Amino acid sequence: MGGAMLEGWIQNGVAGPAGVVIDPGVGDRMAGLVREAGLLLNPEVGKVPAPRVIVLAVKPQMMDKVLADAVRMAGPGTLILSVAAGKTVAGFEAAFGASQPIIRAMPNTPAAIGRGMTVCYPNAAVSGDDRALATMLLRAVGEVAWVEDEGLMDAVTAVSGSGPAYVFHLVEAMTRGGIDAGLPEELAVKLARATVAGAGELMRRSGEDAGELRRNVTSPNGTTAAALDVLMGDHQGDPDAGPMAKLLSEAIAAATRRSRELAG
Ligand SMILES: NC(=O)C1=CN([C@@H]2O[C@H](COP(=O)(O)OP(=O)(O)OC[C@H]3O[C@@H](n4cnc5c(N)ncnc54)[C@H](OP(=O)(O)O)[C@@H]3O)[C@@H](O)[C@H]2O)C=CC1
Ligand SMILES: O=C(O)[C@@H]1CCC=N1
Repeated sequence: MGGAMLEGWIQNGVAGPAGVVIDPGVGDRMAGLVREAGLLLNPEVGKVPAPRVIVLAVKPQMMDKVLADAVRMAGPGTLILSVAAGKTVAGFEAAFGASQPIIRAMPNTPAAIGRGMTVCYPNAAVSGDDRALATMLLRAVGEVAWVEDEGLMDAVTAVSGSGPAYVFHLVEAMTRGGIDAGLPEELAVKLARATVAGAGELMRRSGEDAGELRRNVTSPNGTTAAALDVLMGDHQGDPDAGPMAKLLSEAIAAATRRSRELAG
């Protein structure tokens, strides 16, 4: 995820020569992008002057290992911006102290192309300037929303953080369905990808309600209605109640529970 955001920042010129990237296992492609943008890659932690912001983007299970270095690197005014699923502000305050400005954020991978969705929760030490800085960084890679209740972050993670995976799985499932209905695999993949991408773009550009867009496709007693009878059961008038909605609700509940567990 850190790589996706960094790519977005490099493309937008937000990450400049004052930036430092720490990733001991950095791949060749990312190392090339980082060097091209003039950022410093893997310097000795003790030699880095206290930065204005530290973005923590390691796996939740790795967080405790990197926190000692981050604490050493941070100055009193350094904003800590974590994107780790589950990791709570209280956990970061235990490491940095409660006077450190800390934002728990949840982005998603479309940030790599400037189309991310990030939700932020600030601790009490976050100033207006810190908020503006975080908003600037995250707006450079997509949309930003703020919540004042940290309890919402687990469900946020389950909907928009993990959400791109559900959409990619929809492509996989539609591909399988196309193959089962007799399409050659290559054509099934092409149709599923183009349909999901095109439908998403139509929804974004039109700004119309998803239900209205669905109804626009559904001719009375036609092919879409036959498919929606399977996905929505008898609930075409109640999109919350059909089999697909129930399955996704269960999936999102599972992801929400896992986010809570990852707090550690
Ligand atoms: N993937 C997603 O869609 C999203 C992920 N997140 C959060 O982002 C975080 C990263 O997840 P994800 O991107 O999936 O995982 P990745 O494993 O892809 O990214 C973690 C990165 O941290 C690097 N790393 C490992 N050890 C260190 C270290 N000691 N110092 C610095 N960097 C290190 C890893 O390198 P190496 O690969 O060599 O180990 C890797 O590049 C998680 O906390 C996750 O919850 C949040 C929103 C969405
Ligand atoms: O799967 C995960 O745990 C991370 C958080 C949200 C998306 N990926």
